[in-house]
Amino acid sequence: MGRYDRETALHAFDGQSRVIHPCAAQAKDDKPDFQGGTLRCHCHDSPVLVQINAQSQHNHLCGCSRCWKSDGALFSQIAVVPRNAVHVVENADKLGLVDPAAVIQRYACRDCGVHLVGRVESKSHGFYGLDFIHTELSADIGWSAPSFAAYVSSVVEAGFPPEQMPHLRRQLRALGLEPYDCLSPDLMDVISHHAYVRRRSEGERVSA
Ligand SMILES: N[C@@H](CCC(=O)N[C@@H](CSCO)C(=O)NCC(=O)O)C(=O)O
Repeated sequence: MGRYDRETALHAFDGQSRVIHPCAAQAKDDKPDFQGGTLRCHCHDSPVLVQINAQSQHNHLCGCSRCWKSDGALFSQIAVVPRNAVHVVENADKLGLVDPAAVIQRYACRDCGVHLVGRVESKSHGFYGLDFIHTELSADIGWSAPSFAAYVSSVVEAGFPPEQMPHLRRQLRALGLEPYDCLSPDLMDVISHHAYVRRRSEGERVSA
């Protein structure tokens, strides 16, 4: 996986998939019977290791400013797994909470800055029970491949030129990654249905 300077990549965007994400154009090697693997931060010495005992779900690229991105990439690559499938097995003491106010409680290695796990702690959120992970941190082969691109317009918040957005969206579609400016319709439906059930349970009279 190549490494490159993020600022240079932003300014020199030419639609190459490596700028979108280093893994975006790689072979899709999902294995139906894949049972998970180990995530490793970028530290050479004493890396944080996280064992994931499940296949990843809803793997996608994310353009938002909060998700961890590898150097030079416009997008992060992020997926969810059940929280009970996530076990920090080595150097847990190096993990720190990035933003205690965020819905997704992201834990990063204090030394290299890589995000290892993002946990949804709010029981009222549609994603409660799920942890966010970056499968690119694993050398294991068989994780589900990214299937869409989320928060695409958010890259403009990070300095991406708005006039290049049509080109960027074309490039994402060419990679088979439908671009959305929030999450995919399926995931937005999950969040919305959860909100409906919660509002009804709180006695609110809501109807479509
Ligand atoms: N424009 C904002 C968007 C931030 C945002 O809402 N990010 C999503 C990313 S989830 C993974 O795809 C989100 O749900 N965030 C919740 C949280 O971060 O706690 C920006 O770019 O910052």
